[in-house]
Amino acid sequence: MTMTFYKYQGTGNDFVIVDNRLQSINKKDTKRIAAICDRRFGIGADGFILLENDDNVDFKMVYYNADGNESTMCGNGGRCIVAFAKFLNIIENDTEFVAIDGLHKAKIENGLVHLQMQDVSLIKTFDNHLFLDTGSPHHVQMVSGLDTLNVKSKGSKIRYGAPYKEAGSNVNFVEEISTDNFAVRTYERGVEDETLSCGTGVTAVALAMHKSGRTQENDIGLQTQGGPLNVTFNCNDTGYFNIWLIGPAQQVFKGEIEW
Ligand SMILES: N[C@H](CCC[C@H](N)C(=O)O)C(=O)O
Repeated sequence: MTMTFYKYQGTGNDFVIVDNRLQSINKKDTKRIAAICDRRFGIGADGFILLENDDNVDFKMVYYNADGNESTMCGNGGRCIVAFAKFLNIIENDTEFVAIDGLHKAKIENGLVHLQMQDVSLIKTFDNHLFLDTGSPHHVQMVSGLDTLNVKSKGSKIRYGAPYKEAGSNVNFVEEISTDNFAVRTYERGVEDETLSCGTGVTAVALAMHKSGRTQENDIGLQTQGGPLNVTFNCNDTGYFNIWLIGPAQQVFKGEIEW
């Protein structure tokens, strides 16, 4: 079967996206999904995303990591699927869709995609890191010398080590630029490498910086290898809410491949 796909990237986090409203894709074929994401033998991507119909909202997002396994929420992928839904004329500039972690509002404004993330009530603080789930699990750790850090080596040790082990966590290394601006490099679970940015990751970093008192701001700039992202939020004594991940999402090319 010939499958039409669209290659998208959001600040360098890249995805193969397929319109699966006719349910033509065999979602159990994880080997095939991994092969499509392979950077040498396939199209190459950090993740594989299906857009599907939903009875209650504009569409459903199904996300797979590059290892072929269905995974938890992808923030950059969420921004890209909103751009894809507009390209398909499923939506105008405002939408509500469903993903594995629930409902998400989104809007396209001034060429940027604004994606609302789930509320976060629990942020665990440890001696040298914080842990929180922003739709995907994230370990957040301050470092110095971020530019020269071996993210893959250091990140995989944390991702596979205790307490995360096989289930794992994504790992974000952070350096403060100013009180409302942070540089972030992320090791992504399921890609098992550094990605150029991670949407749920920079969201976790913004909230962790506020929780740990490194910022009092609620509109945070995150500088990633793939470009700038913004996270805005409100908070009260029950936690963080009205959380928005804001950044660009581009279609790079369209193609066909035998599925
Ligand atoms: N690798 C992540 C999912 C994708 C997250 C990332 N691509 C994002 O933009 O949030 C995990 O398995 O938890």
